[in-house]
Parts: sequence; structure tokens; C-alpha cells
Amino acid sequence: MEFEQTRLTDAFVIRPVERRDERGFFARTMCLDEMAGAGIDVRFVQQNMSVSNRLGTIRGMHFQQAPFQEAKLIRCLRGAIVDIIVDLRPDSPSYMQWQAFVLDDDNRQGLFVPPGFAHGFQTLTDDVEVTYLVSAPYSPAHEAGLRFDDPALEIDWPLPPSAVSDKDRAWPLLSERLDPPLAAVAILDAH
Ligand SMILES: Cc1cn([C@H]2C[C@H](O)[C@@H](COP(=O)(O)OP(=O)(O)O[C@H]3O[C@@H](C)C(=O)[C@@H](O)[C@H]3O)O2)c(=O)[nH]c1=O
Repeated sequence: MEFEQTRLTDAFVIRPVERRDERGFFARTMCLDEMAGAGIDVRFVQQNMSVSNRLGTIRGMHFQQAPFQEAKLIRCLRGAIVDIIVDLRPDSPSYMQWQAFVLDDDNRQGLFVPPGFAHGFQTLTDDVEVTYLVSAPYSPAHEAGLRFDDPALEIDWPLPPSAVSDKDRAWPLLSERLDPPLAAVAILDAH
């Protein structure tokens, strides 16, 4: 696996190293030892998949509050997505910055997102399958989110949104929280 540090502290693009022969190829997509070698200390507890039918679908921006903050390792197995992450850690050099990554069934790359980030994606094709490992169990009481169209974030989604859940349309704007944008501190720690 090859690790490329992103602009956001502690977040990495992970590229599989293909071992090819006449059958095709073999590659690791997650290896705790190799990740530790790259400075990533994580233990995954759950693997999820989602299938999105339509191009333009947005899921996000999601995170879990303490003590259920979670790291994620995301891959797109069918179709293509633009994956967006936002660093919500107040002590991070990249606090409140976001970055976009194209993950698809051609580049096969993974994105490692540390705890304390919000995460979401938009599908760039119909019929998209995404899979991701997470490091904390799902806790509905600790679910939280940022609005995908929050003007304080100015996320540059590539397509008009074609499908968004009611839950994701209802997250409060940063300007509606107590002390924006530093309210992200409270967002992460509240529970
Ligand atoms: C995340 C999750 C959801 N669910 C349930 C809740 C709900 O009934 C149904 C669909 O959940 P959601 O609408 O939250 O699904 P979705 O919008 O796809 O949520 C996911 O979005 C991406 C961007 C992420 O980063 C993930 O961590 C996760 O939050 O599945 C579980 O049972 N277990 C889980 O681990």
C-alpha cells in the first residue's frame, strides 16, 4: 500500500499496490501493520456499504460525537464519487478546512479519515457502491452532521444534488450554532 498525506493533517490517500499475474492482480486494501508504519494507529470495528442509485446523490456531512468519534477508511467499489472531508479538530493545523478526493472503481484508492472529521460524498455516476471501515460502533445518540450546503464551509460539490436524505437537509448551519465557527469544538465534544 502507498500512503500519500493529504492537505489535511492525519488524513491519507491509500493506493493499493497491485501484484499482477496472468489471472489479474492481488492487492491489500487495509493492513494495520502497514498503516502503523505510516503513522496511522487505528482499530476498525465495523464495515459498512452503501449503494446509491442516482448520479448526484449526496450523503453527509457526518460524524459521531465523543466518545464515539470514528476513523473511516473509504473505498468506492462501483462507479465514482467525490469524497469530501472536513477537519473539525480545534487543535489541528487544518482546522475547519475541507478537501475533495475522487474515489472510483478505476483508481481503486482508499481514503483514511481520522476521528474528528466530518465526512460525506457525492456520486459522480449512477449505481454507486461504497464500502468503509469504521473504528467505533454506530451510536444513533451520538450522530451529528454539518449541512452539505453550509455557506460557512463553501463546499464545491461538482453536481447539483439529485437526492439528499431528510436528515442531511436538517443539520443546523454553523451560523445557527452557539459560537460559529468555533462551535465545531462544542459539536465534537457534546454528547
Ligand atoms: C451508519 C449506520 C446507519 N444505520 C442505519 C440508520 C438508518 O436507518 C440507515 C441509513 O443511515 P444513514 O441515513 O445515516 O446512512 P448514510 O447517510 O449513508 O450514512 C453514512 O454516510 C456516510 C457519508 C458516512 O460517513 C457514514 O459514516 C454514515 O454516516 O441505516 C445503521 O443501522 N448502522 C450504521 O452503522
